[in-house]
Amino acid sequence: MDGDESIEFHALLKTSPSVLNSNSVKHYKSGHHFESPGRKRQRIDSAKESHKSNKLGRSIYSNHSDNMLGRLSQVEGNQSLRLLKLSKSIEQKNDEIAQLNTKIMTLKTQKANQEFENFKLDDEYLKWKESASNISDDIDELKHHEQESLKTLQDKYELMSKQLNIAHEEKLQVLKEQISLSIEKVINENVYKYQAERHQLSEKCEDLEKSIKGQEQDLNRKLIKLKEEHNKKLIQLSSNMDETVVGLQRDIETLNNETVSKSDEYENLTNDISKGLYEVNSDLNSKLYELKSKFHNKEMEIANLKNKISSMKTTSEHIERSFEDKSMSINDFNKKAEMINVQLAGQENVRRVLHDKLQQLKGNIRVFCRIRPQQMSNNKGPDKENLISMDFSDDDFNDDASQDLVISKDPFDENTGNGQSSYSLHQSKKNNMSYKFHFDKIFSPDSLNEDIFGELSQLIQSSLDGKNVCVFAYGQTGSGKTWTMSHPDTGMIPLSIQMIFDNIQELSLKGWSYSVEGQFLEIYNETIVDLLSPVGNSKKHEIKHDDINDKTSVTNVATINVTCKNQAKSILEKASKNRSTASTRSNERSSRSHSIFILKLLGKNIETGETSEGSLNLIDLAGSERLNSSQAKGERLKETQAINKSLSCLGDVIYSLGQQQQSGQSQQHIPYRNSKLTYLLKHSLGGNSKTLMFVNISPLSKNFNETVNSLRFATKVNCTKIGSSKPNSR
Ligand SMILES: Nc1ncnc2c1ncn2[C@@H]1O[C@H](COP(=O)(O)OP(=O)(O)OP(=O)(O)O)[C@@H](O)[C@H]1O
Repeated sequence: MDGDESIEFHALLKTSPSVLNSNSVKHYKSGHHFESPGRKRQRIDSAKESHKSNKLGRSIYSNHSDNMLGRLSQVEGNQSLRLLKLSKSIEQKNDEIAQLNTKIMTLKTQKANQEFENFKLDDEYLKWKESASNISDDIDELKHHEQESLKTLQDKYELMSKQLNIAHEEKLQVLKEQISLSIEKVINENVYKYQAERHQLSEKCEDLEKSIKGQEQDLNRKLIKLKEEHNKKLIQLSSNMDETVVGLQRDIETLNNETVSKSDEYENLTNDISKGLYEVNSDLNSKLYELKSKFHNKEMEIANLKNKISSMKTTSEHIERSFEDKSMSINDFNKKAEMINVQLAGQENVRRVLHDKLQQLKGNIRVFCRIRPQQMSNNKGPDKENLISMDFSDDDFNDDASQDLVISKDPFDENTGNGQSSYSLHQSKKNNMSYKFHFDKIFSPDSLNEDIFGELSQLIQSSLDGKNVCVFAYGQTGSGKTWTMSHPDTGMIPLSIQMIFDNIQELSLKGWSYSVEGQFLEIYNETIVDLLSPVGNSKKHEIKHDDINDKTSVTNVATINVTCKNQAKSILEKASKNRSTASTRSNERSSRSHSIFILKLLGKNIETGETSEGSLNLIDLAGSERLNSSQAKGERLKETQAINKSLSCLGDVIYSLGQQQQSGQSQQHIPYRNSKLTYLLKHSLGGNSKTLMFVNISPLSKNFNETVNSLRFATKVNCTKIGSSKPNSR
């Protein structure tokens, strides 16, 4: 910056911030003062004019004036050239930003697709795994069942065949014995009978032979007698003899016939015995046949079972093969999943870098203005108080994406004091005093906490990526700071915790695991109070800094391990209970102290071994209204001084950090030690940090001056830009 320009720039700074209309603020931010060519021309013309008029009266200085003019036109030429160069480089930067945005969109889409693919793969992998485990269970069960049934069948078969063999042998033996006994018996009986009959018959035959012999002898004697009687009766006798012989022959025949019939009887008896034997035999044979057919059936059953077992074996082999195929494809899936996890980890790093670049483009310090709605009293509708006229629109963005807020008020309104301010810019037609400010975003009274969190959420992501993030709520008492930060359901604290746990779950798919530690502190009268320790804990709390690792700790402070998103409510309740029991003026106490909710986010990636340490500090500042110290006494005076000091120190620290960044002198002194608040936040503000300040303002005319003061403070912060932040990762 040339000497002349520097003088002009400081002159501009000395004028009030309200004079810093959008153009002037932009000049301030970029660290250079650019004058439009038209305005420059005008200035040179007026210089020339004054030069001319002087020339008339003071011709003695004419040569000197010519030199001046020459130098002026040279400066003008240089300035135009530099302007041209700068506008070109701005265009280039804009193009680069547009390209980066397109890349970000493409990467986001790729990331979403990749995440969807991962989800599908995971799902498939789980299904395969489940079916594989079901199949292996089935196989085990079938094998077990097969072995059991085989064993049972074999046992049964062996037992049955043994039993059958034994029974068969026994029956056969018994039958054989019975048959042989009965055969022997029958034979013996018949033989005995036959022998007896034969004996009788032979006795009869002998008797008959004897009688025949006797008769023959008688006959012979008779014959002799007859012969002796001779021939007289020979013919008669011979005929008688013939008759007797015939009769005798008949008797012999009869005897022979009897012998034949007895023989027949014997034969019949033998036949009967053989018949009985045959029947017993056939009976035994049919039983044997029956047993054989049963045995055959059992053999068939065993063959069927063997078939079943072999088909089961084939099925189990088939299942084993398909199981092997499936485990191979599961291995493939696992390998793919591993590759995808590695890719995801890479993409996550790219996303982190791009997210950080985007946040840097948006500015590492952002200031949002939130206008509180007009309060309702007893549900009767809005208070009928005078309202500040506030003029802004959602789509009224400046070149740097900021929004302008113009507030105005009738200067004769008795509540506003004299309505004068160094920010005064416009004198409106209605004779109203107007003040113009610009912020990164302005939230209307209709905005919900959820809308506001939409903007904050990007910084929550940064804290998970390893950045230090500070979110302040600044404003006068009753302007809506606590509503914004600590509303039990929709405040920034509960919504941040919810988002952190949602994101932790998503990041776990990319190998990241996190532990979340919470602390809740209060700074009252420059003294630290632990809002999560039981009441009555009188231990002193000291702030300790580890400047090598950029870490801060506070002694004797309770640290809660936050494990789920529902914990926010209980933490807030505990803090608010401790806060109210710590003071009899509980409502006032919350307005007169700063509350600081600190979350430390420690992440580790099991796939890549990376670690990250980020912190999120959500700070509800004490009411910023200016109390006249001379009017306050005692405790109230002490409180007022402490608040004024710490808030102005906060502004100074942020301002000095901005100056340090602009000058590039890292050794520049930053007055962290001037207040407990800034000393506590030493490592959470500055280069390695992202800061968001909500300036909460009241819409009521009676608060006009406080509103202007708050907006001035916020403007001072907004004019500070802290440079690139590197994540706390190793
Ligand atoms: N956006 C909003 N919507 C509805 N009511 C709100 C909103 N903001 C603030 N209020 C109401 O306004 C009142 C003051 O708000 P709040 O307590 O948050 O202010 P504060 O700035 O935190 O005050 P203090 O400095 O005393 O803590 C409360 O009754 C709150 O319910």
